Amino acid sequence: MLAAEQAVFNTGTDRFTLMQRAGEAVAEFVHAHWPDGQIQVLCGPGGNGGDGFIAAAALAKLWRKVEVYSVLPVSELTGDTAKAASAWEGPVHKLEDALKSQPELIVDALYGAGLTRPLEGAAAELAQRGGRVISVDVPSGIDGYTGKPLGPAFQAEATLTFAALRPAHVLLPGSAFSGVVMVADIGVPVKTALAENSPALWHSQMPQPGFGVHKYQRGHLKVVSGGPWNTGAARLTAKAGLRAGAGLVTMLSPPDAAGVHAAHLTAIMLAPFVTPDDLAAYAARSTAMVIGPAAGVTDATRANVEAILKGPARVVLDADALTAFGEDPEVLFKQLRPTDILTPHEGEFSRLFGDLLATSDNKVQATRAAAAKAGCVILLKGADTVIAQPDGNALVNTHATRWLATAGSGDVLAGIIAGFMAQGVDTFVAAAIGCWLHGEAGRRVGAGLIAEDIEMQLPVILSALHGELG
Ligand SMILES: NC(=O)C1=CN([C@@H]2O[C@H](COP(=O)(O)OP(=O)(O)OC[C@H]3O[C@@H](n4cnc5c(N)ncnc54)[C@H](OP(=O)(O)O)[C@@H]3O)[C@@H](O)[C@H]2O)[C@@H](O)CC1
Ligand SMILES: Nc1ncnc2c1ncn2[C@@H]1O[C@H](COP(=O)(O)OP(=O)(O)O)[C@@H](O)[C@H]1O
Ligand SMILES: [K+]
Repeated sequence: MLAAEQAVFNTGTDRFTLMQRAGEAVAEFVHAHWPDGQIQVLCGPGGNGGDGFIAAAALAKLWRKVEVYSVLPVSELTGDTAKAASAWEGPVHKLEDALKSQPELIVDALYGAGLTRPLEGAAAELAQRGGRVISVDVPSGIDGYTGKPLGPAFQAEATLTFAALRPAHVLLPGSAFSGVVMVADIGVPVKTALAENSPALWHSQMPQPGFGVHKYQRGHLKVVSGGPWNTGAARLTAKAGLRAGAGLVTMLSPPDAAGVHAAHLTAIMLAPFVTPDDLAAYAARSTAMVIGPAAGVTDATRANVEAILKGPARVVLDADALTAFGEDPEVLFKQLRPTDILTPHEGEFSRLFGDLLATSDNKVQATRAAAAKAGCVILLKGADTVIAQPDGNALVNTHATRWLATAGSGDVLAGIIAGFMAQGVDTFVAAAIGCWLHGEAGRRVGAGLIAEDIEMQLPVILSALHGELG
């Protein structure tokens, strides 16, 4: 972002011009979505406040009833903010006076990218007052880079930011404080690599089986099962992969677990494996594989992973397949390809990447660094899930529900992703599709959800996404 802004400044566009565009965009946004009511514009001492003064002036031109409250007296404002304040012709009240009335709408232009410490005094009280708040750039009180509140913070109904999303708009808890986020184009061309997951990003890349398609053209997914006492997780994965559209799914089972699977599986095929070489042979004839759900944290799992990674199939490594390399993650990283994916939760992530999450500025940076280190796609699960590629391309999925925090839910996610990979979808895209579908399914079920319910929701969601396909 900073580099992009510098590039614009290098073309001769000054910062005040960008501030004017930003402030005018705020006014347009507010007026279009909240066409009635009296507005309090709260202005800070820096660039965010400058946007606020410009917005106030533009709203007044639209005959809106506007009152302006400022952290600093106008005489103490400097630079572009002082210039912006001169665009506002009405009175400028002290910030604390804003507490004396409850307006119909509040424009929070106190602090944005420059927030360095917790809100105090009137700003902190205003943050806690409630009301309908539209925040400029970032809700004041939230660190735009980490998404964390530094102290009291405004709870916005909507946030208008400029040029590109900031981490705070997509990472929790910042995304929850931001409300609906809109990005205004102010002429800063950002080659953004951060996005919020939504069907608009990948709808056109969903596999569309042609009229005369046969099952072998829809990919063959193979899922590695744990032993006889640990078969359920792999079944959740396999069923989800089949629902996601893989043409065939085979459960690869140790012989002593085959009877348990046989009693449960119908559309899913069953085949035995004993040695890593057996798995390598299966991998040679499949388009995608999953290993990890209840596979066991053992040397055998390590050897099985290594055998599979030698073959052409793209691989989803989850759960025990990750933990099995906890003592020597570099061994795993050396064998991963950019088309493979690791799907850790935070515990598994720390087993492979140590304190990377704790020492990174935010979860997006941590996941990006992990992807670069491992050399493959990483999906870091949680209430906000981050998906990143080794080149830094990343997105955040908040389309989920707390009811997904239940045993086996991650196994289902691995299966959905693998189901799309089996159909030839790019790994990063498959992860984005899988994560969104998983979240949507969870939202549709809601309270009482168990992992088995997730795949049952997929036909109706997929049919809606495919629309006209009969
Ligand atoms: N860059 C661009 O091209 C564009 C940027 N734009 C806009 O500019 C915004 C960034 O502007 P900015 O950098 O001036 O920071 P901003 O958030 O206004 O705050 C800085 C001031 O606040 C102060 N301060 C900080 N925390 C505080 C606290 N808790 N309590 C009290 N004071 C506190 C801090 O003081 P200091 O910490 O230095 O003592 C400093 O005086 C950005 O979010 C966007 O809205 C648009 O115009 C489009 C083009
Ligand atoms: N509070 C939450 N809000 C939204 N999604 C959640 C929440 N907690 C967990 N999830 C999602 O549920 C899944 C849980 O996966 P995981 O922890 O691997 O479970 P399991 O190991 O039991 O399969 C992940 O996709 C995660 O993102
Ligand atoms: K703000």
